[in-house]
Amino acid sequence: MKDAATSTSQVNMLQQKLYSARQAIDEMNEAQNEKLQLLMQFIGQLSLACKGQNLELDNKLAKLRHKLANFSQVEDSLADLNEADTILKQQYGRIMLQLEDSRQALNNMVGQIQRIQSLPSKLKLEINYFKKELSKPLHTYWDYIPKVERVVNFYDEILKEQFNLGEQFEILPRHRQSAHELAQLLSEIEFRKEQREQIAEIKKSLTEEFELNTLLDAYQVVLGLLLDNIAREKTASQEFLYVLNNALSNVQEVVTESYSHSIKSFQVAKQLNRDINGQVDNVGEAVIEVDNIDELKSQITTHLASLRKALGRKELLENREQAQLKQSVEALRQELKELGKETESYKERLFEQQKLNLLDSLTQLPNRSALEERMDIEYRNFQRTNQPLWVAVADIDHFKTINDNFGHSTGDKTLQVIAMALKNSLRESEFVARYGGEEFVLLLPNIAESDILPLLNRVREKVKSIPFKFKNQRITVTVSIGAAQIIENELINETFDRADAALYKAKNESRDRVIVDF
Ligand SMILES: Nc1nc2c(ncn2[C@@H]2O[C@H](COP(=O)(O)OP(=O)(O)OP(=O)(O)O)[C@@H](O)[C@H]2O)c(=O)[nH]1
Repeated sequence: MKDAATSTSQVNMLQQKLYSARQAIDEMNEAQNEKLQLLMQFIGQLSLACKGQNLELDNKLAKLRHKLANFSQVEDSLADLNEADTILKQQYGRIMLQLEDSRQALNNMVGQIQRIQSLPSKLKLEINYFKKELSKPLHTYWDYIPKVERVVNFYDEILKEQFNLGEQFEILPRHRQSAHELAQLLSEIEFRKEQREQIAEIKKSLTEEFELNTLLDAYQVVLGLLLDNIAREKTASQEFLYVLNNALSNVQEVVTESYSHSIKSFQVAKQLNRDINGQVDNVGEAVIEVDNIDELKSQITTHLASLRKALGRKELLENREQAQLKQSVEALRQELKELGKETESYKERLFEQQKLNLLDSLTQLPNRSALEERMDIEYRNFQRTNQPLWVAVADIDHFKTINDNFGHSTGDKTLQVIAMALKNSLRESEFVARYGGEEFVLLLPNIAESDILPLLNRVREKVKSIPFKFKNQRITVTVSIGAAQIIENELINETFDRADAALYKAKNESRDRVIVDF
């Protein structure tokens, strides 16, 4: 009796221990699952953040996510995680190289801007400061884009500045007054017969709308004609010399006016103004001090000759300035045009890249990103029309042995041939993508429940009938397929998971078969 009581208590104790051990195992499993879930979430977010940057990385992460769902512990995924880590590091290195190239290109552009001579000093300072900043390495594209914007702004400011410079040669009320006075003077002076037609033309040009150049030219021509007259001793009167003195003051005023605005040739213009002022003063003094008319004539002739020379130099300078202005505006336009062209080709490359980003480079089938886009479209269609929509996942059986026995490149060719066979066995409205590795996903809209199994079996048979011959050996390659139809209130990813689970069953049962999750 006592023995029986002892045994019962021992059994109770053992039961207690067993219960505690089970609880501990459950807790451990739960903790393990939480870790896996966390890792899956993390890989999911990482795939989204990196999507489209590197095809190999996209595929690796997709595969990893898929595999994690089937792993029972985190440790199983370590090898794949290491591979993804290596690709991520390589991608980082590539981005850094690209950024360094872009930084150098910006640096060159800034160097070109700095060579433009007429930069206002404020802009020069800003550009110097910017160039210093640009000497530091860039870490992300977000560092790069504002810098490009800044360079474009510099070009913009320079263009504005150049146009403003052009506007400084505007006709002011003062110039109109001078033109009026000169026209008046011309009426008072008696010119030689053969000069009169030219004088009439000048007078006419001074009463119409004119440019500053017209006024300066008029002064120059009139001075030339007068000088000629003095040389011929025809109109050498005291009165005439006073008039001439007035005319020269006007020239002085206009020349000073037009040059005080020019930033580029400020120094040269100052010197020129000094020359011209000096000449005018000399003529004034000559008129007042010299009594002997012959000596006066000869002095005026000399002074006017040097004045003419100064005016000639002024004209040369002006032409050179305008040519330089035109040249730098032209250079800037060219730069902007190049920038425009560059942007256009960048857009094209981006477009091509986007297209490439949606294609798997090995099989030329749509890749995982394209699949996600198409899944969204088909899902929306389904919500709108409620027409049947099937998701099927096909996986090549024992593909690893093909790689192991015949080499990786044979494996690649096999993938290409099977990809083509899958594509060719579908209709236009149906879709197949390479999901990653040796796995393909099919989206099949508008297929009745009774038709899906025969359809997928035809696909399976089609692959099986491909006459592969490796190293003179006839090989049959098969696929296993799992499929599911989207049901009401289900997300398409959930349908995908059911199809994937059906594939898992097909693999476990015998491979080379189709299982539909009805
Ligand atoms: N040649 C080649 N092999 C690849 C590519 N992507 C993945 N693989 C290989 O595909 C093989 C997949 O192996 P597993 O996932 O073990 O599957 P399996 O050998 O097909 O076996 P089951 O699916 O279980 O029938 C691995 O050996 C990968 O290296 C690829 O682009 N080219």
